[in-house]
Amino acid sequence: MASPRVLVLRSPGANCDEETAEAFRLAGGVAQPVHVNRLLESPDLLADYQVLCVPGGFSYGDDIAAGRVLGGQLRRRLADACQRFRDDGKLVLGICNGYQVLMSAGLLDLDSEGAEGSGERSATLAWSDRGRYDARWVTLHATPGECVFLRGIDTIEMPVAHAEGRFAIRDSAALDRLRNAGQLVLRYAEGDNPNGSADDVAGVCDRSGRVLGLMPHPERFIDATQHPCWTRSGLSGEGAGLAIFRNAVSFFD
Ligand SMILES: NC(=O)CC[C@H](N)C(=O)O
Repeated sequence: MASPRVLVLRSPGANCDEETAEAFRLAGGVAQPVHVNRLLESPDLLADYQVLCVPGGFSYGDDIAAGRVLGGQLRRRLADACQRFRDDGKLVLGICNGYQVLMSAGLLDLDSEGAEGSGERSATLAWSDRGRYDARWVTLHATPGECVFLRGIDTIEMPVAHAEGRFAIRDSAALDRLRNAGQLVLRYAEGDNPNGSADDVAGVCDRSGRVLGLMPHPERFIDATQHPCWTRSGLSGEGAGLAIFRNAVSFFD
């Protein structure tokens, strides 16, 4: 198949759209930043793409809560287009603020037990238990299962940069349910949990494995020189984060 087309969703306050589009391009995709207002005018535009990516930043100024306003637009005004996109077997990626957006939009299959489709979620992304914005590199472990984006990845380093990224879950039964469904696909390494996330969860996928939300920023590690220890560690060439974009692109081979 020809290179997949990637819609990188812009919105007021998004600030990682160009870097994310560039990461998809380096991975072989045809990536275009598209403002959410264009999609609201013409929801059918989404059908022209194979990947929807919601990038990091501060959409709508993190007003109410991070990701809440843009997530509400996806849930209320673009629901049919998003549903068709998922039903067509396409891919959705949310990075940091994008993860917050996917969570708010209800695109990650995190509904409470017996409440499917009600919008009553068993999990959310809350303020860091440090009570502040933190930017640093972390080590992560992946258990990809069905998750397309994390195929072949075991341990990976990436930077995090957020305030509202603490994975909070209703209770241990809900956590077990997500774990058993194979949705808890990315975890902070022991002792490297930057925000107090339950069960060290750094990223979650939906039950199909084609929708992923993650707090760390893979687009900030597409070249070895972005790593803070690249000289001491002798790193060269591409950064490990590029694998996530390559996995998305090669899904359509
Ligand atoms: N880097 C980002 O995407 C920022 C995430 C979000 N606005 C927060 O601080 O929680």
